[in-house]
Amino acid sequence: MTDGLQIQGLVYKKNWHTILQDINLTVAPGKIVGLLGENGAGKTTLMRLIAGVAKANQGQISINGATTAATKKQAVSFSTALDGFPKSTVLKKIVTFYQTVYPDFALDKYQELAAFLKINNQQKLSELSKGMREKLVIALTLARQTQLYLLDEPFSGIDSMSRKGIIQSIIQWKAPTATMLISDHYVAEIASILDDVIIIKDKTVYTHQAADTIRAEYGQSIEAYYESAYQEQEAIDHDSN
Ligand SMILES: Nc1ncnc2c1ncn2[C@@H]1O[C@H](COP(=O)(O)OP(=O)(O)OP(=O)(O)O)[C@@H](O)[C@H]1O
Repeated sequence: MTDGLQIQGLVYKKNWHTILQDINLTVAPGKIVGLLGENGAGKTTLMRLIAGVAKANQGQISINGATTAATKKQAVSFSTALDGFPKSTVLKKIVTFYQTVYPDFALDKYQELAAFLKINNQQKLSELSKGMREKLVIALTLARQTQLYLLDEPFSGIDSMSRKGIIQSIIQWKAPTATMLISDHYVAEIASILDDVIIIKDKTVYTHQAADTIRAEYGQSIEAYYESAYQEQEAIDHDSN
């Protein structure tokens, strides 16, 4: 069995347009990985492909050796928009649904997360602010006991104080061997917890580096490294005009 996340030769097209091409990645077990890229780069699409929600036109994805849709579903916990639930659904009903659908859902872990995030399970979905809804998504996603967590822009509506607290606590909410991919535009804020950084640009993996390598070898913060990856292209475009 191959451990961690392995992606080989992944191609995804939508309506004849290539969204992602030639994606090759190997992420070792236990890593917290920042998936970075500008709007429309393809971060959500890549997560949907890894989770098996979207189907690739070409290529292979393996999560701890799981390659079929059914086995991958058990191996990955993907943050959800909760759009399938009626607005009037009380949160405790959603928790019950998760317990039923996912045998790996740990109620005690959910309750611990819900207490930390100040989630009131008696409330209805419609009563939640954007930030509270995101907190609920984080709690539901991390309460599953899986080998891979995919968090797609989990903090965009969460106030900065809560965000800092969640980011610093996230490491304790996953098993040491579990891998976590986080897409986020608050690069500076998540930088301190990242082991690896993946930048998606020009429809593919522009770079995959260890965070320590970026700091030591390139002498840059993660944020500066990320920005320079995009500014490089702007400089080339500017010169060729
Ligand atoms: N259903 C769809 N039909 C056609 N094109 C789509 C569809 N969904 C996404 N795309 C395109 O795929 C590309 C990647 O989108 P994606 O949502 O994965 O980007 P992203 O990096 O997550 O962006 P953001 O940071 O804005 O969330 C974009 O060009 C987008 O327009």
